[in-house]
Amino acid sequence: METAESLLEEIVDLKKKLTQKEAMLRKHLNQKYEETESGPEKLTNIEIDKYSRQIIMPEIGMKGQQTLKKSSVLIVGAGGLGCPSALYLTGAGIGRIGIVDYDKVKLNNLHRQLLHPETSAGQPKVFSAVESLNRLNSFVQIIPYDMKMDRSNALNTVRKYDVVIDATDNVATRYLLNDACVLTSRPLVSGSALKLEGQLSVYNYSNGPCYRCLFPVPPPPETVTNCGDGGVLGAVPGVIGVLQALETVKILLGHKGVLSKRLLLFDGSDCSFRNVCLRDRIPSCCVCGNQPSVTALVDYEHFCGAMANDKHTKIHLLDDTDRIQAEVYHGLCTQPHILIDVRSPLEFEICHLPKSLNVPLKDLVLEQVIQQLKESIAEKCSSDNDFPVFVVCRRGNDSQKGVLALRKALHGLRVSVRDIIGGLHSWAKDVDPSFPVY
Ligand SMILES: Nc1ncnc2c1ncn2[C@@H]1O[C@H](COP(=O)(O)OP(=O)(O)OP(=O)(O)O)[C@@H](O)[C@H]1O
Repeated sequence: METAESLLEEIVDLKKKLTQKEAMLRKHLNQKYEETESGPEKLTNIEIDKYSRQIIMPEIGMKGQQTLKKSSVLIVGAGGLGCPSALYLTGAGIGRIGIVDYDKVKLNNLHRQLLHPETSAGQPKVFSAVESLNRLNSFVQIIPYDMKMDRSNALNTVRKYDVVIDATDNVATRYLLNDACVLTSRPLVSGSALKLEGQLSVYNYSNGPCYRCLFPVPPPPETVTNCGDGGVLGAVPGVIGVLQALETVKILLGHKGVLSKRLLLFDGSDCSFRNVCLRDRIPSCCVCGNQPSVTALVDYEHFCGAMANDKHTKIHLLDDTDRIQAEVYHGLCTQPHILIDVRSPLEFEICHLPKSLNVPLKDLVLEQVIQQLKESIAEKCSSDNDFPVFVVCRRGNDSQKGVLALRKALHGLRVSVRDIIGGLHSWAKDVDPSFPVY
């Protein structure tokens, strides 16, 4: 009888053989391609067959397909928007596609970042993307850039491509890519998606505005939300990412009707699309205007105050003495205390620590809530010592804000308010590995 181990070995062996066959097929295709190739944009018979359903469209034709083959696109971000963009641009036969990302594939990316299979979890996103895209179309050259796009590398990278797609999730990179595109005269196809809504526009194209013409000043950090905090339904960035690919193809082919000077708003809740007219390029714009003051890339994280908003960045509002490690809380949690979880009720429903009270951060200013808390403290407090109140959140940022709000609200009471460093993530890492992480 076959054991599970021998079956597994067989699967590994089959996989190896498949990979070898795939490599042989790829070589064969490329040989054919080289044999029939006589100019950089000349299409082989295989390519003609492959792209025939778009070649027969009058809007594309042989000439258009050859133009796509000669073209290059840089996709910054291999996440929710970058994956669908890359899929359709690779399918369309763009000659060269660069993909920039510095992150690794996480399990909670997989519901929407469909270039990455489960087996890629933990791998750099760009390599996982290249592997999937190579499988899709061996005629397209996919170039990975496993790096964070910043002021030191943006200009040199952007210069190598005809069009840039912003598929990232933070304001600092939006300004960086905008300025890099203006300084190198590249169109920027910019998208965003959150929850059930998405947006799309093309900047710096055909005398249209750049991102800075519309948003000269970055939004306050606390008003910006990303998918990790606000959530997103996978198909929504799918819609926007595919439209980014469509706009890119239209730009490369010089079509009319490119989404410049307009902003597309998509609302997945009622499946509505709205086009909003945007202002023209502003002659006084500091980067694309007639007398620009920004002539080189700057420090965008500083400019946007974005560090505090970056989901990977830990904020430091409290001294370490005002905070405790998850393990220390574990040792203390059998003693009388109150633990306040300041996340939203929806997040609280995903997971929470035993006996924690859910009071969302924004509610810590409500008189009724504070009154109830004071009553609970009075009920539980039986000694003269300061009564311990602990605050927890997902990663240990909001809990610090919670501590500050509570100290103000409970001023005059004998309480000691501290938070758990690293929040529930640290609890899962240091105390209970079976605790869910999201
Ligand atoms: N400056 C940058 N350089 C390179 N890649 C970037 C940069 N800024 C953001 N990205 C990448 O853009 C992608 C955006 O993807 P997405 O909006 O789906 O979010 P995510 O970070 O993958 O997931 P989540 O927000 O749910 O944790 C991410 O893979 C991120 O690493």
